[in-house]
Amino acid sequence: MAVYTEVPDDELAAFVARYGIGDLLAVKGIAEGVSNSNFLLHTTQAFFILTLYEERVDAGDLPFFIGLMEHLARRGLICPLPVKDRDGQAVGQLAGRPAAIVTFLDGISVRRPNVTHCAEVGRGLALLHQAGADFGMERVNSLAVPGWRPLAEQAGAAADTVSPGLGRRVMAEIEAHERSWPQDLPRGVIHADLFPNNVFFIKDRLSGLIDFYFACTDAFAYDLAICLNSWCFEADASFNLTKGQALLAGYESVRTLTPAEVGALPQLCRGSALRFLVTRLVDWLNVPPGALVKPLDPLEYDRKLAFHQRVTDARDYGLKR
Ligand SMILES: Nc1ncnc2c1ncn2[C@@H]1O[C@H](COP(=O)(O)OP(=O)(O)OP(=O)(O)O)[C@@H](O)[C@H]1O
Ligand SMILES: N[C@@H](CCO)C(=O)O
Repeated sequence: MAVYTEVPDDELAAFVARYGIGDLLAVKGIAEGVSNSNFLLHTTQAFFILTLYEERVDAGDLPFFIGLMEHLARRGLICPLPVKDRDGQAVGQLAGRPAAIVTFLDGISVRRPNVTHCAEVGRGLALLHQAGADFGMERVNSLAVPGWRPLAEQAGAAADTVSPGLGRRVMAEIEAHERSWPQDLPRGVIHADLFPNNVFFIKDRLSGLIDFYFACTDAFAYDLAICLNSWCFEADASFNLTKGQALLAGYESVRTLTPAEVGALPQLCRGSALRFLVTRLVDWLNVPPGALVKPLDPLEYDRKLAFHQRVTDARDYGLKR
């Protein structure tokens, strides 16, 4: 589920009335997602998404996220556009939480991406990197290398209840990256969570990107590594080279990787697998009692990490040079 906060009907009606988006006809809680509470609003004008930002999202970051979606939409990227209320504000308060209404995007996300989807998302990611180039704001990536050790420490000895030796494996990996993480790669706005559930398609063509709530300023190639992890592995944890080739070629059809980025790709893939391993591990070990949310499997990323540890060359991901 992802409806953590229930909204009383009268509060919702008063909130929606501030936005001049017509009268509310229907509202439905959205089950997908794990971070925020999302509702589908149907008004006399159109469909919209109402998001109540839960504890995970720092309210201080909302101007970055909202400003970024507005900027990317202005640059022609298809992403949710925040709606302004009658005072010109995109973020208000509802049921005690910061809340915003954004436009509804057509399309559906795919559970099992095919090669065409991978090519499309590679291209879409590069377009996002280009479109973000002149966005004036910056946000530090709180889940970059310095953020991994505190998460691993939070998991502590309990990591080994998930898989024997996991705590030691994670710590060794963190130490390796702390010593040698590549610096000075081309950077800018990255999505940082462009998993298949955050990309919409209509008939195999990418139709929109959502969920910008991990977006930050970091290396472009790190974002690409996140996509290789989340789009190009099969259910049995084998890497699908054809999908990797398609994703990388799709990316490079818009933006060519520099030699430094190509050289760093294996380590960036390892690091991004570790990032999702540690965040999933902490969530797995801390499911709030009675919560209806199903934690994501940390070991999926332990298996992906094991693959990356054997890789030495970006060609192993399908790069053709
Ligand atoms: N602008 C939009 N247009 C159409 N559907 C949307 C839109 N935004 C969100 N959704 C729907 O709501 C679901 C949850 O949204 P989202 O992924 O942003 O939630 P979240 O809790 O922040 O997710 P995550 O688990 O990835 O952190 C999506 O899977 C999608 O079905
Ligand atoms: N994409 C993340 C969830 C948070 O968006 C994961 O799969 O671990």
